[in-house]
Amino acid sequence: MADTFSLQRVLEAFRSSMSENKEVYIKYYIAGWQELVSFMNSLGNVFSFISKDVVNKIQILENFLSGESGSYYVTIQSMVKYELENELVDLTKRGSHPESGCRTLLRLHRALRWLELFLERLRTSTEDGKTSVMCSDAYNESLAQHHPWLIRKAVGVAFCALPGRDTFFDVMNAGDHTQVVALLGESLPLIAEVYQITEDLYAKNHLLELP
Ligand SMILES: CCCCCCCC/C=C\CCCCCCCC(=O)N[C@@H](COP(=O)(O)O)[C@H](O)/C=C/CCCCCCCCCCCCC
Repeated sequence: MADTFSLQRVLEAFRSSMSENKEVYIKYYIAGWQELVSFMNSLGNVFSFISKDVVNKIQILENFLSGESGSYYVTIQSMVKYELENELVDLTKRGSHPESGCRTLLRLHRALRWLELFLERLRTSTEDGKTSVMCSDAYNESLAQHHPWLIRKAVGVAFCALPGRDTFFDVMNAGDHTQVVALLGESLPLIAEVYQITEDLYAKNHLLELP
C-alpha cells in the first residue's frame, strides 16, 4: 500500500473486485478498504478507534483468505456458500463462530453504504458544504442504526474533527476540484454496484442481521 491516499486506487480496487459474472473478489474488496484506512489514518488520533476496527476486520478476512480454506474465500459468493454449508456462521446469537467471514464482511458492507452516501454528498456539494454535516447525515442514514448509543456519540465527536471540503478534495490526489468531482462520478456507480450485489446476496441468504 502506498503512503499517500489516492481516490483512483480506491476506484481501481473496487473495479477489480467485480468479476465478469458479477462475483466480488474479497482480495480487492479488502484492498479498497486498506486504501480508505490510509486516508483515515492521516486524519489524526481522534479517528484511530474507527480505523482500528476496520483494520481488525480486514485482518480477519485476510486470515481466512490465506488460511487452509482460502480457496473458499476468493469471492463473497463462495465464502457465503462455504460458511453456510459448513455451519460456520452464528445466525441468531454469537456462539462458536463469533468472527465468521460472513458477519465480518457484513460490518464492512454496511460501512460501504455510508461511504457511498457520503461521497455522493461530497460530489454534489457546494463550496460552503460542511464535511461534518455530510458525514453525519450519511452516517445517520446507514451505519448509525447498527451502532449502540456510546459508539454513535463517539462517532459524533470524531465528525467534529473532520477537515473541510477543500482538504478532502486535495487529499484525494485526483487533480483539481472538477477532476475530483468527475472521478467521484466514475467511482460511485462502481461502489454502488458492489454494495448492491453484496446486499442482494446477503438478503437472499437471510444474512443481513448477523449478530
Ligand atoms: C477522501 C476520501 C473519501 C473518504 C474516505 C473515508 C475513509 C473512511 C474509512 C473508513 C470508514 C469507516 C468504516 C467504519 C467501519 C465500521 C464497522 C462497524 O460498524 N463496526 C462496529 C461493529 O463491529 P462489531 O462490534 O459488531 O464487530 C464497531 O462496533 C465499530 C467501531 C467503531 C465505530 C465505527 C464508526 C464508523 C463511522 C463512519 C464514519 C467514519 C468517518 C471517517 C472520516 C472520513
